[in-house]
Amino acid sequence: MELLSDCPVHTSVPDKYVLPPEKRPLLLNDEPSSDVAIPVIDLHRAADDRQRHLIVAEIIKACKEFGIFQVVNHGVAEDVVQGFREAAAGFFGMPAEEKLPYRSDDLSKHFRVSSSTPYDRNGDRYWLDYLKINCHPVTDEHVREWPEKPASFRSSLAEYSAAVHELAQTLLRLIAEGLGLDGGFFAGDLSGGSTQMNVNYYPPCPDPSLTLGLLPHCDRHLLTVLSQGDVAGLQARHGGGWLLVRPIPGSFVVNLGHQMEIITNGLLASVEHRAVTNTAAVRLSVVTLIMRKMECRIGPAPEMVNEATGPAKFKEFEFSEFIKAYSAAAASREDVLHYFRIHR
Ligand SMILES: O=C(O)CCC(=O)C(=O)O
Ligand SMILES: [Fe+2]
Repeated sequence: MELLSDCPVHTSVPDKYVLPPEKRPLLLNDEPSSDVAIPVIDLHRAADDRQRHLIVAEIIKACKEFGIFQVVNHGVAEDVVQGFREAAAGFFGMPAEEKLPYRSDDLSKHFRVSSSTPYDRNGDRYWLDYLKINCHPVTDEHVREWPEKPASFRSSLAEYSAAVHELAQTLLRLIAEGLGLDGGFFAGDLSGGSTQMNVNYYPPCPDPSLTLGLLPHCDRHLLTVLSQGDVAGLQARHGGGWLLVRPIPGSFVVNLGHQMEIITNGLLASVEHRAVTNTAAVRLSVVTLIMRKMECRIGPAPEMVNEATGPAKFKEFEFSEFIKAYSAAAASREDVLHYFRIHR
C-alpha cells in the first residue's frame, strides 16, 4: 500500500479515499453549541497536598462527563515532546525508499509504517499514514527494530516514552484516588503491558468534506495520552455531536479506553473519537496507549461493583479475546461492548 507521505502534494482526493456519503464528516453542522468545551486541567496543583483533592475531583468530573480532557503543566518537558515530534515528522519526510524497509502490516513488529486503517468494515481508506511502535518498557529487541534515521529518532523516542509513561502513571493514580480506590490500583498488571504508540501523519487534504483522517472509534486500551501539536483535527463524541479538541500548545489530551469502562463497571466510559483533515497543514498526533498485560483476565473490579454502578455490567474475559472482538467489530463502540456486556 503506498504511503500518502510519499507524494509531495495532493491536488485532488483520489477516488479510493472518497468515503460513501453517510461516512463523510459534516464539518460545519456537527458541532454542538459552542459553550460546551472539553475540560483543561492544570496538573501543577496536584503536587500540593492541600489542592490535590480539587484536581482529583476535576479529573473524575471530566472523565464522567466527557471521557476526555486536556492537561497542562503536566511535568513532561517541552523539549522532550518537541524532540520526538520532530524526529517522527522527519521520518515521514524521508524519501520513499528510506521508509520502504519498514512498510508492513505485520502486527508482531516493534516498528512499522503503514497507511489508512485496518479497522474499517468495508475496507474504506482513510487519509493518514501511521507508525506503530512498541515503546515501553524499552528493550534491546524493541530498539533494534526502531529506525536509525532520523539520527535522533531512537534516543528521542526512548526519552518521550519514559516521560509520558510517568505522566500516565500519575494520571492513573489520580483517577484511582477519585474512585476511592488505592492509589496504586491501576499500577502493575492493569497498566503494565507492552505500551504501544501510534504516530499518525495526516497530510493536507484537498477536500476534507470527502474523507476522514481516522474513523470513529474508542481505544482498546486503558488510557490514551496524546500530543496533537497545534493543528486541530481530533473530535470527540459528545451530546450527539462531535466536539473539537482545541489544540493547546504543549498540552496532552487524555482519553479513556474500553478497559477503563469495563474495570469501572461503566462508571468511566470510553469516549468515541475521530480525526478530520484540513487543507492547510500537516497534522501529526503522537498517541501513547497504556495497556494491560495480555495474559490477565478482565472484568469489572469487585470494588467497582457497588451501589453507584449496580450489578456487574460486563463478563470476565481474557484480554486477547477482547483484541479479537475489537477487530471483528471494526472498532465500533457499541458492537465491541455488546459482545462483553451482561444482558439482563
Ligand atoms: O490523531 C488523533 O488526534 C487521533 C488518533 C487516535 O485516536 C488514535 O491513534 O487512536
Ligand atoms: Fe484513538
